[in-house]
Amino acid sequence: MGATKKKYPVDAKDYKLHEEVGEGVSASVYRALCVPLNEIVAIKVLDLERCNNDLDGIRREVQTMSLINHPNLLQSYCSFTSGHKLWVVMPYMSGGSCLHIMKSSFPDGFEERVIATLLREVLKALVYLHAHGHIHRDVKAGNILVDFNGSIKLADFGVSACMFDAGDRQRSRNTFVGTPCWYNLWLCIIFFFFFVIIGVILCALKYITPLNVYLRMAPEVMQQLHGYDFKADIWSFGITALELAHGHAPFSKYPPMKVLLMTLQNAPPGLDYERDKKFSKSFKDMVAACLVKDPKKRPSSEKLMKHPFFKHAKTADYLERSILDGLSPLGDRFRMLKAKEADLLVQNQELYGDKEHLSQQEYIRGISGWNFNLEDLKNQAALINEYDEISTVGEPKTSDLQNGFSDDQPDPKSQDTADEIVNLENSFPSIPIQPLQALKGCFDICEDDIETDSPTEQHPVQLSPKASETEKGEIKQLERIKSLQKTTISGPRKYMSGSLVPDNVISPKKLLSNGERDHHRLKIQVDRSKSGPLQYIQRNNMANSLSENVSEGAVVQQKGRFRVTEADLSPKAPVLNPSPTSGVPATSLLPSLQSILQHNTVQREEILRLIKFVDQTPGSSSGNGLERVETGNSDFSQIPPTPRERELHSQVIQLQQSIGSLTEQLQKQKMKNFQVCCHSLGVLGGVLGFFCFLGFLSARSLKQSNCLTFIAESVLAEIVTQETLKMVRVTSLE
Ligand SMILES: Nc1ncnc2c1ncn2[C@@H]1O[C@H](COP(=O)(O)OP(=O)(O)OP(=O)(O)O)[C@@H](O)[C@H]1O
Repeated sequence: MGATKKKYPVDAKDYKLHEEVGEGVSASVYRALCVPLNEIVAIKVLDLERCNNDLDGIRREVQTMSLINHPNLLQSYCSFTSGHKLWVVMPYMSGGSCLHIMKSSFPDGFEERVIATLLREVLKALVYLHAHGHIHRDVKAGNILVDFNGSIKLADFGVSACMFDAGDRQRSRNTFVGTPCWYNLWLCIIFFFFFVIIGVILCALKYITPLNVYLRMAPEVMQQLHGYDFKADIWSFGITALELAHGHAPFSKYPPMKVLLMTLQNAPPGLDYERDKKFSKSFKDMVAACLVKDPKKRPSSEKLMKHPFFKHAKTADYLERSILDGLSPLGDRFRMLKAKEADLLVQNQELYGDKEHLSQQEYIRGISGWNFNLEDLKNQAALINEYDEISTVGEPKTSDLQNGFSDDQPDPKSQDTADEIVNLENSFPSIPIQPLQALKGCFDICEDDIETDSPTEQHPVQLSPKASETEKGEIKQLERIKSLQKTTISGPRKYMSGSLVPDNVISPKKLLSNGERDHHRLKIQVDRSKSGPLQYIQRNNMANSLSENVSEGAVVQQKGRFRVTEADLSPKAPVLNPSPTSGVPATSLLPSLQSILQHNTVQREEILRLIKFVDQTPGSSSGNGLERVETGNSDFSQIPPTPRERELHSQVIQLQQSIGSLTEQLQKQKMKNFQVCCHSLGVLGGVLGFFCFLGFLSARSLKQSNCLTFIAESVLAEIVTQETLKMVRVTSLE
């Protein structure tokens, strides 16, 4: 009492913040020294920017908090703002919260007598609050603070709701601050009579049906709201009892929305007769009495106080001895717990992602979500589906479990892709690449070449009757490779980047003349300075030009924009020097060369399409190395456009047309605006002129009237003068 009469300064400069001793959703609590009073206090620093409520609302709540006067309620000494932070100065409770004590020393909860002692003190606070028309709405172990001497205070009164409550809960909460029941009653009576009068009038007018609905609903809804909110604290009280008994709130490992659903659907949680054998029957009964879903059936705080369970309660000394003994300073404990929680969070996030993080946060927040505000629950339940989808990521669905699947499984599409990758990986070792490796000495064979599929079925390798058994075997092997690759490798990949051509590779280019060789070398050097795809385009193109050079023949087929020559289809080898430069017989190279030539055909088509595309891109006309490729290959102007190109072209034309018409419209509109402007200016000018004329007239008339007055006055003066003279003359004659 004496402490509350002290004048606590309301300036941040008068307080020296020490270590952090607690953390809430949007507030941090510090141990601090009140310098002028030389007293240790606790300061709760609220970030108002993270708060839904307005500053006045919070201030009002904090003021209410400062007016409360009960030994079991944490009073605030004073509060003030510092920047965008609100500082609430309170007594320092060196034992910290029950949640902190449990986490550091009693992870499995307290023993029954401790719980009874703690809960009795909390219930005393609730009785006081309810009797004064207040509800706490945040009863939880984290808000039961213990002082050095074992005295208990219920904290976070009033302010907590603003930190994570919004909408209906906040509104309904505000309704009950002060003496809400009386306001509600009067409002109810006024509305009742208002509707009765309207009803009577409408009854007379035979409009009775719709109004009856409203007349029945309104009092019922009000009654329910009123009955509900007071009992919410009793529910939370029951949950806190379970929290203190087990070390954690029921369902604390689930995400908040799941808890809400479980609360609505499942039977209320309670002390298990089997698992919680160590607890007395009276404790179990007390918890069961609090955790009744129907708020009307829950006892009031006053009635609950008479429950036999609280007969087990002991004194503050008992608490000091049993739970505070050997505890390290609050700041150290808090730091350790925070570090532990952060570790746990990281671990959980690694394991389960954000879902567990949410659960953890909810657990840190405690059981403030435990209430039965129907509107609140309805609103939250409306979000459940959406939330559930997010929150159950990583958790197997029941149905999925039944089917042997979990949520983690990707959809069939991605599964296919995954299978493809697995198949691909598995297929690699099984591909005998020796034949192609054997070709490395003669050709630029990169990994992509190996991976590329070729139209084997369309152009089967024709074997000369003279081919030896080894050759046949090699060809068969090669075909096997191709068929394997076809089943495992998807299309686009094969057109991506390729490897660089090593200088020392003996390639067909080496079989060309010196001049040509130099030219090709130059090309290769240019190629190396470019990125993968382009390089590959050029490289393949080079190969194609080579094949064209060496196997130019009559066009037998026009495939889109590119021709298939006899040489492409011919089983004959390109003009090759059969000299054993590579040490491999030329006949064995033949089928391989054939297949390379064929897959180049497919690639060439793709390359030409890409070149065309690049060519159409603005700013890519010259100097990019593609010109050479283009000119070296074919005349693109003669290539008929693809349907897509035609479609794009027509779209461009349409767009150009619409731009033209829009420009025209804009011009017209501008013209119109100009005309309207002129018109309105004209009208305005006319009106102004008219008024000027009027003014002029009035001024003139004024002037005229002035003149007339002047004249009249002069005439009058003249007359008066004349008359006076006459009179003077008459008088002098007499
Ligand atoms: N006066 C105090 N003395 C010592 N510790 C305190 C005091 N007030 C609060 N704490 C500690 O700080 C923690 C957070 O405080 P508080 O509950 O008021 O913040 P909050 O933002 O409202 O948190 P929440 O909304 O999660 O309840 C408490 O759990 C408690 O451990």
